[in-house]
Amino acid sequence: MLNAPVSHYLFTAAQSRDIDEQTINEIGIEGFTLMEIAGYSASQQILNIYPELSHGIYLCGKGNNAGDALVIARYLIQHDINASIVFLSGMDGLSPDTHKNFELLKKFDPENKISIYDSWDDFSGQASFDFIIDGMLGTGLDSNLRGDYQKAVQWANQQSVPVFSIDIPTGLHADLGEIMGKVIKADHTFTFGGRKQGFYLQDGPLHTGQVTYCELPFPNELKTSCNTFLIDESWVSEHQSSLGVHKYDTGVLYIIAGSEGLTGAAVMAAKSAWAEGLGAVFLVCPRGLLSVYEHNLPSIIKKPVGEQSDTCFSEAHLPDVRQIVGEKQGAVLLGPGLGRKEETVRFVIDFLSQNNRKTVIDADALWALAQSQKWKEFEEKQWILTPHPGELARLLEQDVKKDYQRLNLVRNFSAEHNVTTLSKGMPGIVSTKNGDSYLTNYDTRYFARAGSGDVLAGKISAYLALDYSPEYSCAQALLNGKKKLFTYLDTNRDLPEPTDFI
Ligand SMILES: NC(=O)C1=CN([C@@H]2O[C@H](COP(=O)(O)OP(=O)(O)OC[C@H]3O[C@@H](n4cnc5c(N)ncnc54)[C@H](O)[C@@H]3O)[C@@H](O)[C@H]2O)[C@H](O)CC1
Ligand SMILES: [K+]
Repeated sequence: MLNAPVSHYLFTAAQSRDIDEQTINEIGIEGFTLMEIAGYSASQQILNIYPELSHGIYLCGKGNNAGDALVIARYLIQHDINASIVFLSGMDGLSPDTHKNFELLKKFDPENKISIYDSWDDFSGQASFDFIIDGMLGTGLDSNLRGDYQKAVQWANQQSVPVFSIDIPTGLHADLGEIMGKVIKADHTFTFGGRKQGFYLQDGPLHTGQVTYCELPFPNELKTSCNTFLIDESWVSEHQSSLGVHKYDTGVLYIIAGSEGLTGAAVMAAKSAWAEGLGAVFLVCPRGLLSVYEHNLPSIIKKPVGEQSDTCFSEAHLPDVRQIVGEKQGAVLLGPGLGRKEETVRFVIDFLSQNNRKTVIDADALWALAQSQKWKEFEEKQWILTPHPGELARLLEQDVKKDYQRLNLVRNFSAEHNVTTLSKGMPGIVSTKNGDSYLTNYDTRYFARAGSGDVLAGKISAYLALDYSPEYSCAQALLNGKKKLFTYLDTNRDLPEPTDFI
């Protein structure tokens, strides 16, 4: 199981507002108190990251997002950091807590460290400042940015000082990650009570800068509606490979892969799985390809099926393949380089119709699934499907253009068909049978490339063979790929080869 800490829960705007409201109305912690904690914790983060600041521009709307910004200003002026406060919607309609904080702030300013502007026009690009606080809009954004908000965003994005967004970069849709007319490009986003899912979808990753989660006193019981989580290395701990007594105790994997012209895919997947320290990896292959594997895969046990003339899988191989896979407890990887011949498609579907093994279904096996609806009726499905964008579109029988749409479709698909799905893309999305989804914070489209996908499938199935849960197996394989990708990019300018991921 994967148990994300609350710091990695991803909320929609509606969920955030609900939790806010329930904490205020049912638990009895006042909104003013929440605002104080939010603003205080962001102010301390800012002082830590940039200890030398001297003058900030505070771009404020009229909602509670602006109130958070005013609390920050109050703490920072105590550190001799001046403030220019620009109210884009004027000072009259401020929300009650924001108004209260505005009054408080003025009392903290006997030395006139604060300048106040009651409209965008009133503020004429200040003399000198060294940071910008974006307190214009948070979860209250309800449409494309209006009027002066657009101008302020455009101006802020042209300044060469750090921009700190309060809760959400103004103009970013908290659920969809889409740009609402214009959006702040933040260097840091301090997000309160929970990360917002839009940070990791569509345009989100390019606009949040570094995201810092700031805790608010929301009871965890109020967060149980959350079903989207961020995968990262801070909490998905690397698996410990415990070497068993007998080699077959430490994970057995059967790989059913390869066809003439596509043996490389089988080789990559097998090497990748073997590198994770499994007890045994068996490569089931058409007999005509055996010599290729004898040459390339010395550590892997080959299990040829069929005749010397066979170079792809067909129904004729089913009895032998079933018998081989039935010999020892283990997982199955089905797909890399199988090819798309009709007899191979039939082989895949028939194999899956009577297969009770935990199985990763990748590449050409996904092609086979998309050719036939039969699999939807199969009862025993301990499957992980690993589609890249093209494969996903074929499985769903529709084009998927937006990340938010992809998140929902993959979530529903996985629940409806009782499978785990890893949808490659930016972000990678892992959805489980019970409707939970996990997003990566890095681009996994690289794994859609030939070769890299085979390596990823090898890793996922290796972890599955080591008896980890399907979602953990996917998350760990993705993080493993991320680590290797970033290590590689640290020292190289070009993109890594698939072998660099093994
Ligand atoms: N409620 C709490 O106790 C806490 C809230 N926190 C912070 O508050 C914001 C959410 O505040 P809210 O007042 O609901 O909304 P906003 O400040 O985002 O703004 C609403 C305000 O803006 C107008 N508006 C909406 N869309 C647009 C637009 N496209 N263009 C211009 N103006 C727009 C709308 O009419 C409203 O008047 C949350 O994000 C937190 O930052 C704290 O975290 C503490 C607890
Ligand atoms: K904001």
